[in-house]
Amino acid sequence: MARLVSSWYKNVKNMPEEYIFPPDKKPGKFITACTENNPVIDLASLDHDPAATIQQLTKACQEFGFFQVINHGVSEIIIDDTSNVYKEFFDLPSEEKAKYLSVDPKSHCRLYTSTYNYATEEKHFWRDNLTHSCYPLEDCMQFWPEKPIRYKEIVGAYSAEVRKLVLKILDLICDVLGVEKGYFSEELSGVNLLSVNHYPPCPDPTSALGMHSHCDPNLITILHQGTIHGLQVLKDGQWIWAEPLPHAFVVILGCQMQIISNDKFKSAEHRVVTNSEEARTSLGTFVLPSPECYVEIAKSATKASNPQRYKSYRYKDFIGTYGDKSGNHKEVLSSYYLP
Ligand SMILES: O=C(O)CCC(=O)C(=O)O
Ligand SMILES: [Fe+2]
Repeated sequence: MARLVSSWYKNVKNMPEEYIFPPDKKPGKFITACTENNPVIDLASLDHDPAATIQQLTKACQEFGFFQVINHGVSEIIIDDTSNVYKEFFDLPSEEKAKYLSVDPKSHCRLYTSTYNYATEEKHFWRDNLTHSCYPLEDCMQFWPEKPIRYKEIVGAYSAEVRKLVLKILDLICDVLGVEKGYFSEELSGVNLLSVNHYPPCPDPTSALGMHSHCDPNLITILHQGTIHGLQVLKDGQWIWAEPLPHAFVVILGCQMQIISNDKFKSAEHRVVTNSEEARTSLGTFVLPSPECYVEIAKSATKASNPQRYKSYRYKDFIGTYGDKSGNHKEVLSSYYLP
């Protein structure tokens, strides 16, 4: 099993060759990205100007494929406590973290470095990841790490609050899409995974990547990224920063949202760059359909001038295709296009 970057990075001064990406993939000077205004949705404004908020959200879903939310109702104390628990987790001695090492995507709690394909991939990503289910809590908490000792209490509280936010955001998207509220709240969002990425300081951020350019295969991702730059989104052919806003959540539309909306919305293509100063830890809640869930385009998203573009499928088949095509989202989406 490959060793976690968080366990050895302090002992290296120069970039190991296996982390140096070729010129066409490495961030190089684009490490600085562009500071284009990010769409920021103030959920408090829903009370006094819902129409304007829905309009902002519509533009964000159509043009950016992501947005940030503020005044979202998740307690800042719980967010800070959770971030601290994960800092402590990745600082635990290697022997403690070794208990959770696994590259089996079926394992209930898996800690790994780079990707599940570490053994066969040409280059590695400068990240460690811990993933486990976070909904329903009573079914999954037994599989969570035992250390730090506050883990279950804090991460449990965080997961419960984020699930409420997930449902709130999905219901707002229902308004944008013209479907009834609750459309996404059962099987289409039946699985929630907490996926925590930890990117230790990196000796050469221009050569390395925390994560390659990708679209999330799921429905939506609700990400807390803290205060350190790292996440970039491709907008009109340019990398822009998802600006770290204190205590905000970044909401990334996944491939399922693009398909269900019949391409009205776009799924944001994004990547993560590293920095040499500080470790960055992002808390991602991946919201995805249950494996057997049948995914189809919302009726409200089709009309005579814009007929149904994709075939319907079971989510588990989509994920199989995503894996077979190594996450190349353009190829994956086009394999579901109707002729
Ligand atoms: O760490 C981040 O900011 C984003 C991570 C991400 O894109 C992912 O886990 O799919
Ligand atoms: Fe992602």
